[in-house]
Amino acid sequence: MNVRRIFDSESGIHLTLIDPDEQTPARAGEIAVEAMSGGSDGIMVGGSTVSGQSIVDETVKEVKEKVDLPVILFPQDTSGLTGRADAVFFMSLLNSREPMYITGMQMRGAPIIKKLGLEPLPMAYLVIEPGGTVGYISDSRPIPREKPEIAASYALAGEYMGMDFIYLEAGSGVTEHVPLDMIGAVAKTTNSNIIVGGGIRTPKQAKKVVEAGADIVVTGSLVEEIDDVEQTISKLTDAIHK
Ligand SMILES: CC(C)=CCC/C(C)=C/CC/C(C)=C/CC/C(C)=C/COP(=O)(O)OP(=O)(O)O
Ligand SMILES: O=P(O)(O)OC[C@@H](O)CO
Ligand SMILES: [Mg+2]
Repeated sequence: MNVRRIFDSESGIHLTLIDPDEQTPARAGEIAVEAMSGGSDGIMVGGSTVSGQSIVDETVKEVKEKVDLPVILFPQDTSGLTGRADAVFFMSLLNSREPMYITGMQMRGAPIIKKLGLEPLPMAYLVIEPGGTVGYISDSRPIPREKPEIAASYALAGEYMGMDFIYLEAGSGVTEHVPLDMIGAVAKTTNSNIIVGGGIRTPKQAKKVVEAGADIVVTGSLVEEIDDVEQTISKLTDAIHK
């Protein structure tokens, strides 16, 4: 499976983020099945505070057994890696103050990723205000919401460094997603694929985020909070699929 090719050829993509710490691997498998029926294009697995490699491994195993969607790891460190997935967001958190999140984890993770045979998807990860748990944990300096030009400059820097994906992250579960004018400024500036996540919960929000210029929309918390995953994801993907 060549994950990058799928993303390059489509727009209005939806990814469902599963946090391995939030449910059992069996439930994660069920969520993946419903997300696929609801039209989600892929499953991301990761969390900013994952409690060990085995839970990641078991979660991905369960998901891969149940669905035929690309599974992309979203690792907080090397314990978020397992060869059972298809690909990994090989990310550098460009606005972190902690070198470990800019190049350190990448140095440690690269040989493991090679050995596991995972497809690396080079990504600039940018934390936008408020930034949530991930902003705190990664010691980021979240980009001010009213400064779209700073996000655009970081995105272009990421593109020039060879990153095919730019992830604008407001933080998991926040009340306000990344501002639309910031997404627009980034879209105007970079040719890389733009991923937007954090605080997106309604079809209307997802649609506006895509109209503003996002190529890929991520929702995570949503599936942790509801029972009718299929119906909820289905409304969301209907709103963004072209
Ligand atoms: C390349 C390798 C091996 C690692 C990259 C390491 C980096 C740069 C990590 C960035 C910072 C970080 C802690 C990312 C974790 C992934 C993430 C943001 C998950 C979001 O998880 P949620 O589960 O939605 O959030 P909560 O933890 O708040 O529930
Ligand atoms: O949990 P939500 O708010 O959907 O955020 C998803 C993702 O951007 C978090 O890394
Ligand atoms: Mg979580």
